[in-house]
Amino acid sequence: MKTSFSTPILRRHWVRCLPLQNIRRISQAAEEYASYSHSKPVVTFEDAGLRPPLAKAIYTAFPNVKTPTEIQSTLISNVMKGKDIILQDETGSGKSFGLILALLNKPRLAFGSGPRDRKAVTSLVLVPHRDLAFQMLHWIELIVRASAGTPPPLSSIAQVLVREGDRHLTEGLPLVRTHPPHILIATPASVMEVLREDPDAFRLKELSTVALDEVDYMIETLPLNSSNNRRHQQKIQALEKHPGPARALLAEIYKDRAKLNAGSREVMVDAPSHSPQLIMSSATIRRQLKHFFFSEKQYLNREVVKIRRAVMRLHGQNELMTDQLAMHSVVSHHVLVASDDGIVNLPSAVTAEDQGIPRLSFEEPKNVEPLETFPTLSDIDPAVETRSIEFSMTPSPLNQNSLEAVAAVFALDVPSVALLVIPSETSVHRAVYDLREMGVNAHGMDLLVQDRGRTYLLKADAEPSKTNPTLLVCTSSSIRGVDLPALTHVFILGLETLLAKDNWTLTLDTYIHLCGRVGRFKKHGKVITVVEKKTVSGIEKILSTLDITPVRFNAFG
Ligand SMILES: Nc1ncnc2c1ncn2[C@@H]1O[C@H](COP(=O)(O)OP(=O)(O)OP(=O)(O)O)[C@@H](O)[C@H]1O
Repeated sequence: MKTSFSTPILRRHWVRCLPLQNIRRISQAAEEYASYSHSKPVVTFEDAGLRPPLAKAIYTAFPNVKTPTEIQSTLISNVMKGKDIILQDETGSGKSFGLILALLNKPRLAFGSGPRDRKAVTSLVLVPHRDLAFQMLHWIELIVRASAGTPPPLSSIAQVLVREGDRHLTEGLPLVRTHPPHILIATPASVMEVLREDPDAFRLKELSTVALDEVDYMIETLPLNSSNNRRHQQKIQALEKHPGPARALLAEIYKDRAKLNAGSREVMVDAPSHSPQLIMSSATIRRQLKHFFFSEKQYLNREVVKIRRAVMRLHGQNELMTDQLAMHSVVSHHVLVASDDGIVNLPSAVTAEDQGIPRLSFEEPKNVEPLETFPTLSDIDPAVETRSIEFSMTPSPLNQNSLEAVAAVFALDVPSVALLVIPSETSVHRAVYDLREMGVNAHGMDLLVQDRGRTYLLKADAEPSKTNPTLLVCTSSSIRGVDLPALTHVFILGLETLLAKDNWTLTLDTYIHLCGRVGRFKKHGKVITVVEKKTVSGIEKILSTLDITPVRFNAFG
């Protein structure tokens, strides 16, 4: 039965070489710095170009989403035109959400005609880690469920391909192969692994769109201003030798396009055929990344559409400039120094009143849920008991003074959900165990992989129970891009490992993205960095570069 949600089907008769005009069409749009000047003001998603049934389902699924932002409407119209796009806006401004809506709106690809037609994956969305993949799937699930008529199965619209605990990646493969989804959300490593095992799992060349969300996190690039330095040269060689899965995947998908862009299109009559629309998105897209896409690899040319707003203009260590819009004014930054002597504020911190910051007030949670809707730790991970015994017998590698500072602020200040970010190489299980021993209701981010956890944490219109606030623990490598609507506080531990010595912009970008988990869509938030005495200068340098004045926590000296 045809439902009002089902995507229209674009039939493509597969030919090895499309005519040259089609090749041109792929990258034809004149370079367009989004001016947002629409002939008719965009007030609805329908005006922006979404099909009415899809727009209706969005309004039903997300009551807080009423109109598209300017960025989103520009994105949607350019996605529909098939243009390559660079999308850059501050964290929490709706880039990933807008991207998913635009891709849902694309016509579904099918090859051949009649009963023998074969559906194909229309869009491949590449994300840096599984939690972001599940978040996107959750958004799509809500929209599909809210669609009129009999909603199509979620798996026909979207599937996720990521590593998930002990489950072997190829377990999800038969479904991708026999019932390709409209949108496949995956990490680059998973795609590479799956295609190594089964090159026909899905056909990269048939994709209509490849979107890289948090692109700068997936593609490592080096600063451009130290190219003569010997160490830098060694790093370039190392990157060429071990390019990482995202680079390797792009090389596979876009090898023909790179040749095409490098040569003259006019003379390449036998030019290779199709290459998917390429979209990349992040709050922090540096010059070095653009250099990679344009000059080094020739994946993009000057015809790409750049959609940008409120972007940090950081061009390298010597020419740092900040754009005050890039760090949210609705976020206050706090630094606590934890040691055996106790917990104190950074000496340079000012009071909120001195800084002219209005007292941050967090809305009372609506729709308080019964506690039992929250999965318990052992529901999620049956190994928790065994690990607890092991942890109780071994000293913790984590700095207990810092954890105690987190526990104290959590108890004093957090209304419902806070996030604790620990360094990538640190055990989340251990941190959860230590915090629970301190009486904190701590959970690992594994919650997002569970249906119940997702429903609970990713709700846009309801906030989890205030009676038992939750501290989610994750590492800095698994939090990029994640949107937790009820989140009010971000704690950062282990800053010294974030201070990339010879890549200062990387340090700043990491801090910007961690802070960007709060202050989303103009909601208030606090970032509390807990440091040891030896790291005080590191956080001071980050804050002064970003033109941020730290604010005192009145409870501490
Ligand atoms: N048009 C809209 N109206 C209201 N809320 C919106 C709209 N678009 C997105 N949102 C909400 O804004 C939040 C942030 O969205 P999203 O994760 O897409 O931001 P982002 O720009 O990708 O952030 P990051 O750079 O951190 O990845 C989500 O909770 C989403 O529901």
